[in-house]
Amino acid sequence: MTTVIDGKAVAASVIETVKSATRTLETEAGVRAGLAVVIVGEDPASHAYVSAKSRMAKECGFLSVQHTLPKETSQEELAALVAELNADPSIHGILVQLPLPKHLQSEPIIQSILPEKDVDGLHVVNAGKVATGDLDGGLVSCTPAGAMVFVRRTHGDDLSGLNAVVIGRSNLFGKPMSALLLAANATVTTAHSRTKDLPAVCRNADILVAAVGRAEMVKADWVKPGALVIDVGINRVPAPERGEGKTKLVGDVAFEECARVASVITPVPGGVGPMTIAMLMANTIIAAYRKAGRKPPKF
Ligand SMILES: NC(=O)C1=CN([C@@H]2O[C@H](COP(=O)(O)OP(=O)(O)OC[C@H]3O[C@@H](n4cnc5c(N)ncnc54)[C@H](OP(=O)(O)O)[C@@H]3O)[C@@H](O)[C@H]2O)C=CC1
Ligand SMILES: Nc1nc(=O)c2c([nH]1)NC[C@@H]1CN(c3ccc(C(=O)N[C@@H](CCC(=O)O)C(=O)O)cc3)C=[N+]21
Repeated sequence: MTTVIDGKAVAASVIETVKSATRTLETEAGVRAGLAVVIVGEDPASHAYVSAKSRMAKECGFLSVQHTLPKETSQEELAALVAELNADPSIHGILVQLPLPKHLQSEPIIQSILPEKDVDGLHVVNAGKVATGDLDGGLVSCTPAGAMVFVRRTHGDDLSGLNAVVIGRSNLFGKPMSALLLAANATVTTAHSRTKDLPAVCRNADILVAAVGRAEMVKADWVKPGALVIDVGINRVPAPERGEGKTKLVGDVAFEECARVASVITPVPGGVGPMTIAMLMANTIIAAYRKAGRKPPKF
């Protein structure tokens, strides 16, 4: 029988840990964790994610601040807001939702966030810590951190002898995911658009992670029988069966057919997505504990 991972349930258990850590920090240190989410422009999908993040931050008991800037915001205005949030002692985590509108450069903005407030784990200091195997000193990118929770629940902490294939090499996901799997002793292949014979590479994977952004690209004959398949992709596609003009979310994995071959698989929606938001809350409470000079909880 194939196990379909319930990402919402796993995320809920992470959120429970965050909530209780938030209460402890407030009663014992008088500190309320604070998260600032910045969004520029009107992209509806980005607004949906951002409101979900802000809502969850409130539910965790955080001070939750959302900054919605018009799409014509200048680089200088955005940089000034980040500088203000860096200096604000009530804010422990800063997230700038990506992608930014085309006229803005995201890299200088991300690198201007204080590493200790970079709850997205995108600052070079945090990315560098993950790359050098210092997993407890910095902040780990939320989506790979969430995907690793599923990996640990399936295989434990030590992936010795297991082959892992990550499709995608973005700084937000693919690179840190590969680094985390490597740190856990897996033998890791990072595949991308220039990879030769991707299906054959994937068939070698005991752990297959897809983060491409192409609807249902991974087919059943790419999956090694018994593999753990983690689907990170979020693709909105037409769903005429639900009515005219309707859409639905699908991942990068052709779920039904791959579920017949895999032993454990994550669905979309309800898999990695809810974990991303939960790990953002986890990173925020970790940042707040460190700022207060306390040992943060483990996730
Ligand atoms: N569930 C969640 O919480 C999150 C979901 N996502 C989703 O994950 C997906 C990936 O996100 P992200 O990493 O930011 O995306 P990027 O677009 O930055 O990266 C996509 C990667 O896929 C590779 N790729 C593209 N086409 C192919 C192909 N035909 N064969 C093999 N590899 C290919 C690219 O290769 P190359 O480098 O050569 O161009 C690139 O490395 C998206 O659907 C995104 O929405 C992302 C973050 C969080
Ligand atoms: N700076 C930055 N950090 C990010 O982490 C970041 C980002 N920018 N830009 C966009 C991507 C995408 N992303 C998702 C988060 C949650 C869901 C999520 O909760 N998905 C639900 C479904 C939501 C729905 O129904 O629309 C699910 O998969 O079950 C999806 C995608 C974070 N990203």
